[in-house]
Amino acid sequence: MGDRGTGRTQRDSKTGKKHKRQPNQHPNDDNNNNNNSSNEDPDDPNWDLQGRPYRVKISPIMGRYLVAATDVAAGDLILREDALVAGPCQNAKPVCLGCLKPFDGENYIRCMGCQWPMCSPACPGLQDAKGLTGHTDEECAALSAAGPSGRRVMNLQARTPLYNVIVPLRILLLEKQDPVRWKAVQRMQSHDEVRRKIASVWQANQLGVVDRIRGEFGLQHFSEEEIHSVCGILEVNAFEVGDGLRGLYDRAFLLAHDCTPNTSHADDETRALAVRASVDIPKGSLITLSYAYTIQGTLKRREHLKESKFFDCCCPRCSDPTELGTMCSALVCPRCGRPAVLPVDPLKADSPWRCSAGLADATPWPAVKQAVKQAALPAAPCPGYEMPAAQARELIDKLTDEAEAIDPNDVAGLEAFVAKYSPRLHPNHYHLLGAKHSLSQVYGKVHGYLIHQLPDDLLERKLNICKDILRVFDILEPGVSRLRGITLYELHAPIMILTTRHFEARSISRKDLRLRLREVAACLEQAAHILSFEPECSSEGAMGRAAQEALQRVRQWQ
Ligand SMILES: C[S@@+](CC[C@H](N)C(=O)[O-])C[C@H]1O[C@@H](n2cnc3c(N)ncnc32)[C@H](O)[C@@H]1O
Repeated sequence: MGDRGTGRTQRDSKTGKKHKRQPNQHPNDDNNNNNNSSNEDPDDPNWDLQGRPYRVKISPIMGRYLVAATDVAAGDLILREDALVAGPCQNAKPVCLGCLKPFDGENYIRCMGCQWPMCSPACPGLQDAKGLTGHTDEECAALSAAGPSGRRVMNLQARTPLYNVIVPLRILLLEKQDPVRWKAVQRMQSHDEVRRKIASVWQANQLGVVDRIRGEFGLQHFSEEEIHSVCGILEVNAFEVGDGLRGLYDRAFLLAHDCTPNTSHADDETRALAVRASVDIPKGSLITLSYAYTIQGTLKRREHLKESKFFDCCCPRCSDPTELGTMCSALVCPRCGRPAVLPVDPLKADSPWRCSAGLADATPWPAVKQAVKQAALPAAPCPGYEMPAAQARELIDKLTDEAEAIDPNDVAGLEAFVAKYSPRLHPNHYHLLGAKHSLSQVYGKVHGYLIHQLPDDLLERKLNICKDILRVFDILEPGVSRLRGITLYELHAPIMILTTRHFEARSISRKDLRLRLREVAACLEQAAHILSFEPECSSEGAMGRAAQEALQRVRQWQ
């Protein structure tokens, strides 16, 4: 968020003069002025903002975005809303078009009209297509206009592009079914002009959605243009929800992106979405979420944002080669052996990478200066090492392919990856973080590594991994974030078991026991608090309850 970027200046493109950023101003928030409302969205009357903790503003770069209308505290609910429309993601496994749940074995029926598979005749999404996220009569008619198209869905366990049409069709049908929702969806950006020029994107939609709706289903009254636009609206604005689903939301789509977001969000079984502040958000500051995976390096995040959201991210994290001091893209220098090879200009994909000894003096970000100092990179400059952008990209792509090929439950495979690349990457490199993140969860959970069977050295390993990754998550997804909640829960278990074992073996004193139980309680307390915001029905919600119960037990022992 902008509060990391204070003090930077930026050239005004019209006057050529330099102006100082307002405190809490985002680098892309060109128009922001915390004290006036001149850049408030003229579309505002469409949104009832009375009593809401946010305002809608507008800037030439970001379009509309939300700012805090008041000081918002970490954990506070910013908005909660039902989906305007929801359905399967691209290339999803078949789901029931009524309740959107995957099929369980052979238990299914076919809709009498369109023949698409459904979970049962009593499916609530068939009886009452409330929220238009279920299978309505209009949808059934559209899917059977040129014959019952659902017959093509044969294997209920295999991913299929057939479901790619469902959400676009649901949106198109809104125009007649529910003009209010239709208007709400039409307020969203589709970036048609940009997308049209990207042949792969346009062509995939043409074949997978447009031709199917107009050709196979015979729904010629929907023009090619409007179907492409709906595809764009989905690509730019949809949230991934549930298990392999996507949904559009009337307000949440307005949240601007930041690679270190200040909110987290969760959806429940009804696909209602809740957005909460993950850290304190001062009045006037941008309210943000991340459209990209936060445990990814700048090169890949920016690439994803450009290719799927069609903008160049210039957030404080992207602008800083050290990624806020985390060094999570840094490579080991083959000349001086220090993990300090970073892109010279991370905002340019063709920037060379250079060994950054002495970077602490060069970086404009005070927080980064401090973090780099804490990382204690020796002051002596590297004799000089530079890597062309293409070589850095090649290495990152190779790492990505290797990391993606590992089964996230394969302890040996993950450890082999960490051992192979630790000599070449900074310990916080995002590929090592990703592998360690998986290890933090599978140690204690998978066959052969169940928590009470783990020997002390593997419990220590789990403990150290959790602490290592938490230090980075504290910077990249601070506060009330799911990533931190889960990791804190994972951390309590090895500390607890090691403490019990050591106390029983009389290798620690009562005083040490008390200290360690205090550490366990602190982890559980934070985990229970963070995960209490997760929906009850989710695995994270269950983990939150388990943390609360474990906390009570630890308090009794204390
Ligand atoms: C989900 S929409 C957000 C609402 C959008 N601003 C609007 O007015 O409809 C995503 C789009 O907003 C813009 N956007 C969001 N965050 C941005 C950022 N940090 N920098 C630049 N553009 C951003 C991009 O155009 C992106 O494709």
